[in-house]
Amino acid sequence: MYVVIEGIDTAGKSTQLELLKEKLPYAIFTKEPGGTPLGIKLRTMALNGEAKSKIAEMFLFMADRAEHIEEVIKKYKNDTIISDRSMISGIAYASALSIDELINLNLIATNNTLPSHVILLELTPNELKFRLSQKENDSIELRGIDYLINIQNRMKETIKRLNINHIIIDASLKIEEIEKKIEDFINGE
Ligand SMILES: Nc1ncnc2c1ncn2[C@@H]1O[C@H](COP(=O)(O)OP(=O)(O)O)[C@@H](O)[C@H]1O
Ligand SMILES: Cc1cn([C@H]2C[C@H](O)[C@@H](COP(=O)(O)OP(=O)(O)O)O2)c(=O)[nH]c1=O
Repeated sequence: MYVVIEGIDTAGKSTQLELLKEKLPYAIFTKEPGGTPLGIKLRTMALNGEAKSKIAEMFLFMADRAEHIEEVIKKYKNDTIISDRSMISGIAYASALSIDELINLNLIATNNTLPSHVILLELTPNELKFRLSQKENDSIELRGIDYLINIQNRMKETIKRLNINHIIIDASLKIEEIEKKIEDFINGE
């Protein structure tokens, strides 16, 4: 089972992952970017905003993804893998290209490996604004509310086009309510 938790910055992914770690101690927890030794270096480059070219930035994330698929997802394919982000973020954040072009590129990076379960935590613009105001923001988060809401729409569109098994959860629900929905989804209920 290859489960991914998706959502724009501050949607609540880390919060839910911490709860899942307690509940599923046998599962493999991983993330993009930065789930492998090479990925840790690529993550620093990508998040520091070192690339001037948007396309170069996209390829940094895509190199991270290719390594992650090979070194983590395929290696542990018989286990329960739970990943913080996936190609869905890759496609949604790389907004310089069309979703169709990005799907093709990402299927090369992932060797056609798709998640079996996608959990998308969805924020309203107001809740996003509040949560961003509560933290120190990195170079991507500094791009603002409209930018991130557009990315969230692209995430929903990408999930639709890839036709993957998914659940969209209102990220403003109580932490425990979200936790229960995720648990039921993973258990196939
Ligand atoms: N369901 C929720 N309701 C209210 N606040 C939440 C909820 N889930 C997470 N938060 C808060 O929102 C902020 C961002 O959450 P986090 O889990 O770090 O998001 P992400 O990993 O998606 O960036 C944190 O301050 C966290 O405590
Ligand atoms: C996977 C991926 C993430 N991103 C962005 C989304 C996030 O802003 C950032 C990854 O950060 P993340 O690890 O989710 O953030 P944090 O450490 O702040 O919780 O990179 C892309 O732009 N493209 C991608 O392909």
